[in-house]
Amino acid sequence: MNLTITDVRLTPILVADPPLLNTQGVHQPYTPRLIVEVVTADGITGVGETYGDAKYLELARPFAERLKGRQVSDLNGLFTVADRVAVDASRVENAVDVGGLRGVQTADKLRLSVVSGFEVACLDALGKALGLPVHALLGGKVRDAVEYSAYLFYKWAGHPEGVPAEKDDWGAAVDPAGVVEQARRFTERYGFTSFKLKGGVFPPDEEIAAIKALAEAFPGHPLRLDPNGAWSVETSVKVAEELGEVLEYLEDPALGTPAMAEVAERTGVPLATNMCVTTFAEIREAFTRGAVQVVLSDHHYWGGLRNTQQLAAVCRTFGVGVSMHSNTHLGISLAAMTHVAATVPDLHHACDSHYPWQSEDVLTERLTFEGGKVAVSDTPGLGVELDRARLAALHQRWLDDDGALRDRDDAAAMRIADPEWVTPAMPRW
Ligand SMILES: O=C([O-])C(=O)C[C@H](O)[C@@H](O)C(=O)[O-]
Ligand SMILES: [Mg+2]
Repeated sequence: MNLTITDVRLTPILVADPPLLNTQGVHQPYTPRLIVEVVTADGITGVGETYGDAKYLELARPFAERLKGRQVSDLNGLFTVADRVAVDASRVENAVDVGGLRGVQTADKLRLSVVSGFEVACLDALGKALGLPVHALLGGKVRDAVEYSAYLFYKWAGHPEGVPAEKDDWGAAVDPAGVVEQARRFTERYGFTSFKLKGGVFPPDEEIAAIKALAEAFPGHPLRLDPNGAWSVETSVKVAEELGEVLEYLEDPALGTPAMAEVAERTGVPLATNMCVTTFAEIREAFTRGAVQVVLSDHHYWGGLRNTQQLAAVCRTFGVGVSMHSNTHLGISLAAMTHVAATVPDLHHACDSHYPWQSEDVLTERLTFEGGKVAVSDTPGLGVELDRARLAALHQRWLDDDGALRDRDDAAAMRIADPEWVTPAMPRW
């Protein structure tokens, strides 16, 4: 068996995305992703997926060049290779990721976001070569299916008039009734039993009303609300008082560890985060101050599946829960998330996934949710197969774009509907 990497292919693509609202603005009609392929001397191809914006592409290219001749089994070596790839200082000047939706932006976090796509591709290739599923390479699954939650968004029925976009059949959701209707569709289509609402879009009272409407429509089901840090401590405390009884947890109500610690102390409502703890360096302060009770890992920016397992171990040590965050992603990443989640013993919360919002994929067969769960594949590697024609078509869309969509910009998308829109100063309420 020859595990030497002889070729690496990087394919940036644009995938359709519905008009989902968040505190920064609205999703653009197409969003970038990067598909990574590593090919071994034996002709085995492994696939991975990560963010596709320019700042990731410009690291992925020199990184890929350095992989040829290395072994797909040398996963630790990926981090050494990444350390040698220079990050342009201007990329980390603003110090926040995606307008602030994913916490700090550091050179290391950028590197890790690239490493993760390659790590998954190497694990896929290694698993195929050895005849083992990725979860076996990670130590073995402790469950046969991984539970996901319905990721509810306020949304418009369609992207603004005249903007080239794919249509979706979810309809609008801009009030409590619309949110409950969307939740019903999620349960009908996928069987989800827990619900997360992306908040920070409307004044808190409207979002409180939406959660109360969900609690009434789905009594006893786990509910979460995530305004991406859009509230002050006082507002967060007020929302926690109103919703404490029905929430499984409140996600990133306020920005930063000190504010989160104060909300946690004053309310006792469990707080989850994918914003104030997004790197290992942020763990110590957040955990010792009791600022978060659940860390939402994201293998893309934590540096891959094995780093996610390490994060889970640190969380376990501190008695902090762990679950998973999600941004727009395709089936390769859902498969990767499912493999690693299957190996984490104390996963007590359903994971987030944007996948139901993605009508397009690069796989021959989409992954499916049964009863809100994705079955853990025992097929060698990730258990997915690339559809080359789809990949080429979505890459062509990326090639045809004039650059406007190659970097995610939710505020720019909002300005098309509302020319006066500026990224809101935080806290917004
Ligand atoms: O849980 C979260 O904070 C997210 O998923 C952040 C994302 O960027 C989400 O807000 C989105 O895609 O609009
Ligand atoms: Mg969040």
